[in-house]
Amino acid sequence: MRASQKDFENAMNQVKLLKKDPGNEVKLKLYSLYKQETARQNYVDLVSSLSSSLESSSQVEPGTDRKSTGYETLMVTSEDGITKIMLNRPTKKNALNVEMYHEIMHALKAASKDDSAITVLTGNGDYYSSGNDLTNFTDIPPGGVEEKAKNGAILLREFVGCFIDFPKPLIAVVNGPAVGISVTLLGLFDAVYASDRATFHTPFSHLGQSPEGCSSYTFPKIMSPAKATEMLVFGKKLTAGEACAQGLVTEVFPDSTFQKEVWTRLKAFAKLPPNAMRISKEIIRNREKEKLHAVNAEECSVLQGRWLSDECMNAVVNFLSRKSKL
Ligand SMILES: CCCCC/C=C/CC(=O)SCCNC(=O)CCNC(=O)[C@H](O)C(C)(C)COP(=O)(O)OP(=O)(O)OC[C@H]1O[C@@H](n2cnc3c(N)ncnc32)[C@H](O)[C@@H]1OP(=O)(O)O
Repeated sequence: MRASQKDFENAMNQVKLLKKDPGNEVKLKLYSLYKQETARQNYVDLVSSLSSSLESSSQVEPGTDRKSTGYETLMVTSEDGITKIMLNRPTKKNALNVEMYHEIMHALKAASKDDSAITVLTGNGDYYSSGNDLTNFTDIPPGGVEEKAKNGAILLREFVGCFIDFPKPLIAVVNGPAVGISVTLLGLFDAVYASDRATFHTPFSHLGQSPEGCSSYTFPKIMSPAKATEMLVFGKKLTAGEACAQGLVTEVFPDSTFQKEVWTRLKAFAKLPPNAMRISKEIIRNREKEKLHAVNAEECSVLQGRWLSDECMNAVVNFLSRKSKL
C-alpha cells in the first residue's frame, strides 16, 4: 500500500527525533526519497495548476519556451555571429545539476559546428553560477556511493574535456557571483568579462573536496602558485577587481552598464573573420591541450576519492540540513 502524505510527514518527524545519528549515507538516501516524494507532489500541483489555467485561458501555449531552445536548464540563442549559452536555473542560483552538465556539453558541441564566430557562457538572474548542485550527491545508485563517485568522475572528465577542446573563441560573461566549478573553468576560457557585482569563490577545502576544471594547473600559471593556493586551498573569495588584478578576469564593468558594454564589444568581435579567430585560438591553446587533458584526468581521479571521504559527506549533509532538506 502506498504511504499517504500524512504517513510521509510523520516519518520525516521521526527521523528528526532519532536518538542515534543514522550516518551520512543513510541521510543522503533519505534526502533522495524526500526529493522523489516532493517531485510527486510538485507533479500533482503542476497538473492541477495547468488544468485550471487551461480552463481559464485558451490563449496559453504550454511549453512554448522550452520548445524554442530544446533545453531544460539552458537558454541557447544564436544571433549576430554569437552563440549565447545561458545557464537557466535562477531560483537555484544556476547550480549545475546532472542534466545541466549534459546540456552544456550538448550546447558546446552544437556551437562548435554552427555558423557563429564566437560562443558566450553566462547566467540568468543574480548569479553566474553557484557551482555543482550539492543535491547531485543524493541520487545514490544500487552500487552505492562508490558507483556514484565513479560515475561523477566520468561525467566531470567528459564535461571539462569539452571546454579544453572547444575550437572557437569562448567568452564568459560573468553577470554575478561565481562559485566552485563555474570559477575553475574560467582558466579555460579565452576572455572573461565580469560585472563589478561578481565574486569568485572556490570553497573546496570547506567542502572536503579538491580543485577541478584544470584549475590546479591553470590558476598557478595565471596568478602565481601562492595566489592560487589562497583561492583553491584556503577558499579566499575574490572580488571582480581582485580577480582582474590576478589575471583571471579580463575586464570588469560597472553592473549598471555591464550588459550594454559587453554585448556591444562582443558583437564587434563577432564580425572578425571567423577562420582567422579559430586558427589564432588554436595556435595559442593547442600546445597545452595534451597537458590539460592529463591534468583533467588526474583531478577527476583525486576528486572521486574525495567524494567518498567523511569530510566531503559531512559538508554536503550540513548544506542540505541547513536548507532543511534533511
Ligand atoms: C558530475 C559532478 C561534478 C562535480 C564537480 C565539482 C564541483 C565543485 C563545486 O562546484 S564546489 C561548489 C559547490 N557550491 C556550493 O557550495 C554553493 C552552495 N550554495 C550556497 O552556499 C548558497 O546557496 C549561495 C551562497 C550560493 C547563495 O546563498 P543565498 O542565501 O543567496 O541563496 P540560497 O542559499 O537560499 O539559494 C537559493 C536556492 O538555491 C539552492 N542552491 C544554491 N546553490 C546551490 C548548490 N550549489 N547546490 C544545491 N542547491 C543550491 C538553495 O538550496 C536554495 O534552494 P531552495 O530555495 O530550494 O532552498
